[in-house]
Amino acid sequence: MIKISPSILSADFSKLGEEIKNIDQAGAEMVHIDVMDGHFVPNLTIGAPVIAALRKITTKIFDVHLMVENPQDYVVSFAKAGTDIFTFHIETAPHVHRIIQNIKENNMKVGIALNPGTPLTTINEILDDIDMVLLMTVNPGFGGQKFIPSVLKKIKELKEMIRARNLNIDIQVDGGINKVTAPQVVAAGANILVAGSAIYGSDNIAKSIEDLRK
Ligand SMILES: O=C(CO)[C@H](O)[C@H](O)COP(=O)(O)O
Repeated sequence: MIKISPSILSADFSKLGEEIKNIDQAGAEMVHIDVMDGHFVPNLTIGAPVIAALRKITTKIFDVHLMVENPQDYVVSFAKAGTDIFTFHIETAPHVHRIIQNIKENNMKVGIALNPGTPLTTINEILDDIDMVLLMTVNPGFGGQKFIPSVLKKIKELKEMIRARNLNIDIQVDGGINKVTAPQVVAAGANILVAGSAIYGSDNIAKSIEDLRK
């Protein structure tokens, strides 16, 4: 089954609570929360206090994507704030196995994100220990960018790695996902679609979510 995780990066931040209720009622399975530190990516967004406030609004899965240096420093505070899936970038984590253990000890699911230029070999040794791989289909930092088609081959290769090892791991994609690119990433093997502009830029949020799911 395809799951939709709307990225609130494209929501109207002046009414964030309302924007989250909208995607909740429209049938999204998750809420994708982009955390940026101005170092790993050239943009700043939100942190644990905002996530804790939003946690009161919905029971949907909080799918939190940390585009930050030193992600290990945020495990405990993000768990307390109500994070369900803690996704960090492999490019930021020399002690990746230690962070994975720490995330699990704090009762969150583990996601690992890869930039478009980062090869799958970087996660070969820890694939058995994680719940989700996030393949970025744009360079992280901003919403509204153009989908990078060369990632389709990487999605297929990851799907094959997972199948060959008989693992149960979600493949999430993020960046430039819309009605045109969604069928391509799903055909390649992705099962969780993150979308910001395609959902929040639409006049009919429920329809845009269903269009992506189809
Ligand atoms: O992680 C992100 C950017 O780093 C965003 O989630 C992503 O770009 C979604 O926005 P859009 O669907 O508009 O491309």
